[in-house]
Amino acid sequence: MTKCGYVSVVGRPNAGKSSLLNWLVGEKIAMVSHKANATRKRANIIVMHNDDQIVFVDTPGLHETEKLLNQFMLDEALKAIGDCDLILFLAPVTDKLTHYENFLEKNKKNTKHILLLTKIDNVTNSEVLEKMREYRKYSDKFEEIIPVSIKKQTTPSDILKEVVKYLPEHPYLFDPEILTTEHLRDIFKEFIRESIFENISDEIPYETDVLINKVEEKKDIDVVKATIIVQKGSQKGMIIGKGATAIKRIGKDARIKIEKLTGRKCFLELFVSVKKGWTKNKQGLKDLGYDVTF
Ligand SMILES: Nc1nc2c(ncn2[C@@H]2O[C@H](COP(=O)(O)OP(=O)(O)OP(=O)(O)O)[C@@H](O)[C@H]2O)c(=O)[nH]1
Repeated sequence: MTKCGYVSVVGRPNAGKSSLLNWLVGEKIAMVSHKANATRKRANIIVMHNDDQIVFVDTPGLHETEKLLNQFMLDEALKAIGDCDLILFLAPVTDKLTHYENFLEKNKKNTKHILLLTKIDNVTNSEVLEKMREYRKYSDKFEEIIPVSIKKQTTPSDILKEVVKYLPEHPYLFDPEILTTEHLRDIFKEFIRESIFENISDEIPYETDVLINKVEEKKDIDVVKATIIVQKGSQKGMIIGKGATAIKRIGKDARIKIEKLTGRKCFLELFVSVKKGWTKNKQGLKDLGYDVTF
């Protein structure tokens, strides 16, 4: 009998969740960004390990803040914790134990979890060992503690083989040929958001979102039209840039990512639109496709 189950990847913003998922999948699907809160919506990412199937649920960083959007993120993360078979809790090796302790408090259903000490390439081996010693006082809480680096020392199968140990025997939940259940549109949207994060500094990227207006598959090219939504007129100017240089760069970077994924040529047309206060407004979130249930 095969093993198959849901695994949530949780941790504070910037803990390395998206990077880990990309590394485990071996293809660029989840979004990676250098800035916090880049991962907003839940995405299922399916990874086969030998004959077993792991369905990873990408969750936003576990943290509290006042903005409605951030409240939404937290709810999503907690929802994911509720329904899964296993949690991978990512704790950057240089972090204090407080994030993990908060997580233990929130994990009311006591879902089994593996503690991954991430980014161990940033510190010495003895620092890793010291941190593992600190976590030992919670050894009755976690199934395992595994030091990990996506840059060196560990390989994806080191992690995957531990993960499947804790999954139930179950037929596949997804056709193994499909890499992600997210629609292509959602992936395009994430690519554009990622390019905004990569090209625009300051706080602006946090206050923007992307709406895919149209995806048209023509004979030898995909035509994608999308709108970047900002909160203020001044932000619109920043996104467009002097002589439209910024928006051109964003468009080019996103187009390259899309073409790499689909293996087809893409014509990407970007628009910018101002929508005041969308992060604070439930209808605004719904209009952008967030499934707001609270
Ligand atoms: N040195 C090192 N850096 C890493 C490692 N894993 C991730 N990073 C870096 O950590 C930063 C944050 O990684 P992300 O994967 O975006 O983090 P995240 O937890 O998904 O962040 P949010 O989406 O904001 O919740 C990026 O700059 C990564 O390159 C690692 O193993 N070693």
